[in-house]
Amino acid sequence: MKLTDEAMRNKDSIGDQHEADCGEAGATPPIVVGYALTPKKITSFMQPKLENLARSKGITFVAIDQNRPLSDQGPFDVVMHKLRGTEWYQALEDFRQDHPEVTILDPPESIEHLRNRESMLQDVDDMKLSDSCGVVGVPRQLVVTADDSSVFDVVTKAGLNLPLVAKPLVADGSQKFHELSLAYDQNSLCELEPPLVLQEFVNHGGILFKVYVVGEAIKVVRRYSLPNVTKSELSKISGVFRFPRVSCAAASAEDADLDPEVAELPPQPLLERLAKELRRRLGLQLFNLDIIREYGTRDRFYVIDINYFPGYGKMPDYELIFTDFLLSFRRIKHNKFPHNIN
Ligand SMILES: O=P(O)(O)O[C@@H]1[C@@H](OP(=O)(O)O)[C@H](OP(=O)(O)O)[C@H](O)[C@H](OP(=O)(O)O)[C@H]1OP(=O)(O)O
Ligand SMILES: Nc1ncnc2c1ncn2[C@@H]1O[C@H](COP(=O)(O)OP(=O)(O)O)[C@@H](O)[C@H]1O
Ligand SMILES: [Mg+2]
Ligand SMILES: [Mg+2]
Repeated sequence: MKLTDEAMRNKDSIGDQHEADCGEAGATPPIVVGYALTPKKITSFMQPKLENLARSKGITFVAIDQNRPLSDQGPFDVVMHKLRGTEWYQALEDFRQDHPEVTILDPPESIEHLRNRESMLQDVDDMKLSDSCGVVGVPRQLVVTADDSSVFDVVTKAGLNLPLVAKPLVADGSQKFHELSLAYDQNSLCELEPPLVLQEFVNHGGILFKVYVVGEAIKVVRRYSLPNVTKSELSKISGVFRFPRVSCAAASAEDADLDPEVAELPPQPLLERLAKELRRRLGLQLFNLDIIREYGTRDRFYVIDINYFPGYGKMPDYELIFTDFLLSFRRIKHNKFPHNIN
């Protein structure tokens, strides 16, 4: 590894700080995590409870300055990021080539895969996960582009059942990506602005499970979601209705008095298999899944959304889970001969 003079000076000062914090020179080598996040993400993620616990465990967080070469900063053991753009991705790629020993969470091309609501769910669909604990799939959906002359025809041909959730196809970093609509009849579909995904609405009793993945760890919380649409409502209502962000953090349903059949969490072994396989297929360590259970069933689940580096600050015990996760990179780094215990 090549270290510039500036990075060498940083390395010494981080080591000194860790010795001062831990009181034992060289007892546990510090681990330095560079982060490149939006101001909003820094506020929600870099909470004092995370920084304090991290410090006590020998983890130092360093804010990355996007305007300076990455190799002049750090040196880092891990780089965590949720920023987009050609320049940033190029800077990361150059850094990765110069410093293959640094873990980058996560590779840009894998993150980009989640920007598109079609490719986002492809791996879940391909997986065809089904075992004694349950079945996991994705709702039937199709992509409508500006080239499609008639949305009506496309939907009719595909035989999708109403109502349909209309979702903007590609994330552009704006709030528009989260402006979703519910379409009750086919004739109104022309009011929608492509490109978008039209996805069958699945009744799920108004509760959604947010499954946070941090490496091998998973954590599930309940959030409120859209209520069931009955057959009689469907026959009476027509039109396309925009709906607000129904399942945001403020919509926590953790303490609510819910129908136990709706509230029961998906089986842990099923979630573990799903998360493990998705980590492998997506090539990602940091994401969450929005999962719903089909109303009236015990074991039919649908993944409707996958988010890269979501709002972890709202995940219970996130500081413990994250520090353990980051420490696992230290173990890998310093345990060069894991099988040679003698
Ligand atoms: O705004 P936050 O902190 O609630 O986090 C958003 C997430 O909310 P959640 O953690 O699920 O409640 C949010 O999740 P949902 O899409 O609402 O399921 C996204 O992950 C969002 O990122 P992006 O705008 O899609 O890049 C996340 O936004 P960023 O903070 O990454 O911009
Ligand atoms: N296929 C679906 N069936 C039922 N409800 C859905 C479906 N898709 C989305 N929803 C509802 O819409 C909300 C937002 O959809 P989602 O795909 O998670 O978009 P976002 O990326 O904006 O969070 C979900 O939290 C859920 O309440
Ligand atoms: Mg979502
Ligand atoms: Mg999302």
